[in-house]
Amino acid sequence: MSLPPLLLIGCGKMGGAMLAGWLEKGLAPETVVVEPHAAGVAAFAGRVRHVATLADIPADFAPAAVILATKPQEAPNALPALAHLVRPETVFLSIMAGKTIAGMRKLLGGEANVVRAMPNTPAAVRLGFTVACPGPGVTSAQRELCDSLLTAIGEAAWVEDEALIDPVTAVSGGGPAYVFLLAEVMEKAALSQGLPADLARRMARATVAGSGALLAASTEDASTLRVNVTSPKGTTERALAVLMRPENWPAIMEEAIEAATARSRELAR
Ligand SMILES: NC(=O)C1=CN([C@@H]2O[C@H](COP(=O)(O)OP(=O)(O)OC[C@H]3O[C@@H](n4cnc5c(N)ncnc54)[C@H](OP(=O)(O)O)[C@@H]3O)[C@@H](O)[C@H]2O)C=CC1
Ligand SMILES: O=C(O)[C@@H]1CCC=N1
Repeated sequence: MSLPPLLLIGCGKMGGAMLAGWLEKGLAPETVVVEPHAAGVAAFAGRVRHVATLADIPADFAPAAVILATKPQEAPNALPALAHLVRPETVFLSIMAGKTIAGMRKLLGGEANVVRAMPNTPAAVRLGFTVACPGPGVTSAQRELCDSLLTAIGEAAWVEDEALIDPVTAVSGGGPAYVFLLAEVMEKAALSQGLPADLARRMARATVAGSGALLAASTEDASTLRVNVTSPKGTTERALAVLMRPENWPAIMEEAIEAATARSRELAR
């Protein structure tokens, strides 16, 4: 597969992870990356064109897709500066949390074809999960192009109801952070039980990574994999009796996801 020239706005943690995946698939070298920090694009030197500001985008550049990967708070500054790129042949693929298709079309100044998507950082190892929603006017070819871009960094799913992107943001967008937090707190608990620091760190990392790999490789439900660890009257049963108390993990995860969904809705403004 080879990908057409793109315009990537923002090459930070998420933009950089996506760009690495696209380059692996064979990205047109005419691709332009707008990123104020040279360090963010250093790894891609010579493989894409780098400019520091939106004003430096070559005037005659007509990318097939513009990827909006700045922070949501930057949208009111950045999008109006991209209005000259709005044309039926160009699709705008946004990964900005909270920013709605209608809001982005307004900032872009009209009839922009916008896809709103929410990836996650496992994209850095091509194991991302993205959910995307097409806006008005997006053609099937543009949807296919966006799908190629998103499947280059992992799995992709599409929804027609844009409102679903807010809970998606809370679950799979931010989800890797919750899993990394699990590794952090397991490491801390291991230290509390007297395990040496280097062993505690290795155990926590390997246990989270190994469990993720097993989940990915297995056709079993997560609950079955959990039960497989839980010997009757054994040690795991004791731990899960604490974690699975309704007011513990089940309630805490509900509350956390609800808070993140609400924040995604707030960011629309
Ligand atoms: N990180 C994640 O896990 C995920 C993030 N997202 C979304 O992706 C977007 C980017 O997040 P993330 O990569 O974490 O953020 P980063 O801050 O790492 O990356 C954004 C980059 O864009 C730069 N930038 C700021 N203004 C402009 C501009 N006008 N033109 C071009 N570049 C600009 C930023 O510079 P400076 O720092 O100086 O502002 C920064 O280097 C956000 O909207 C976020 O909601 C979506 C899914 C997951
Ligand atoms: O925290 C955030 O707002 C972004 C969106 C999902 C992951 N990171």
